Amino acid sequence: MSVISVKDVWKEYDDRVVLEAISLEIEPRAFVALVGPSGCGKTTFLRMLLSEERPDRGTIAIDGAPLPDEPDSGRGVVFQRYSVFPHLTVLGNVVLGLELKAAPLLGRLFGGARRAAETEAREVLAAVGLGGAEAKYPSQLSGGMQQRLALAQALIAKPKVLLLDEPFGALDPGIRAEIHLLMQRLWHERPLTVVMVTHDMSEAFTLATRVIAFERRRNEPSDGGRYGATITRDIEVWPRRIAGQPRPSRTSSLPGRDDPAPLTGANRDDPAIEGATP
Ligand SMILES: Nc1ncnc2c1ncn2[C@@H]1O[C@H](COP(=O)(O)OP(=O)(O)OP(=O)(O)O)[C@@H](O)[C@H]1O
Repeated sequence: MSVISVKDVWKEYDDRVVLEAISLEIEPRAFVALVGPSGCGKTTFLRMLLSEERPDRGTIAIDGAPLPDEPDSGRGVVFQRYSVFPHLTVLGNVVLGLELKAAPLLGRLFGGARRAAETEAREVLAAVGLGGAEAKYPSQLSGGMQQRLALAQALIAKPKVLLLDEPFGALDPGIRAEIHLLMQRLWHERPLTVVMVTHDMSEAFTLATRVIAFERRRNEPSDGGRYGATITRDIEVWPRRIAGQPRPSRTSSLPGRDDPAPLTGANRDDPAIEGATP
């Protein structure tokens, strides 16, 4: 059964169709990259998966059940910036996630429960490469370290689905490559299904099992916002990546460098994704 099942979803803002007829099944442990031109509705789609927005039409289900009305711990999220709390230490930022889950009203844990939360938080911080930085404040961290902290914040709640909105978009290329390796490891080691929005085709094909392109089929000023973006390509990355089975690292799996990606579903009749071939 799909973890995420999207059926004929439409979204409008101010009588302008942003997304139309989006249907998508995401299998357990997939790593899906969403790509497409700026403003085509990728973040809006991700926010619907998070329950921060609702579709105007259509349905979204998680594990066969309708999406909860509010964001919950089953779905973690990392944005490009500003998701960490500047007044809390690194450890405090991660423990807070457990505190809010266990004590939503007070947002505080005490005694043994607090110590257990700190132990768990230290483990997650070590897993994202922030062991030793627990007492620092976010302003003392580099951009890459802040995004590692944002990942730790999301992972501490043990989400089944991890939603990433351009999480590495603001990082320098070297730091980005390092965090890509971390992201691959986290995906292999933890029971995560990942949906990541990115502008970067190379990032999409480096990390994902499947690359999905959103695009408006028509985009004329005279259309008056009657046409939204929809899924125009759905590419299974080849050679296939399987969660839990890392293969020897390679620099990239861009089509053209490896065997061509087999076409599936929506893209069967479409030409290859523009810009995907180096
Ligand atoms: N809350 C909102 N109210 C009104 N319009 C919105 C709202 N959120 C998004 N939009 C509009 O919906 C369209 C899609 O925005 P969205 O941020 O989802 O696109 P995107 O593909 O993620 O863009 P980018 O790649 O530039 O981040 C844009 O025209 C945006 O202005």
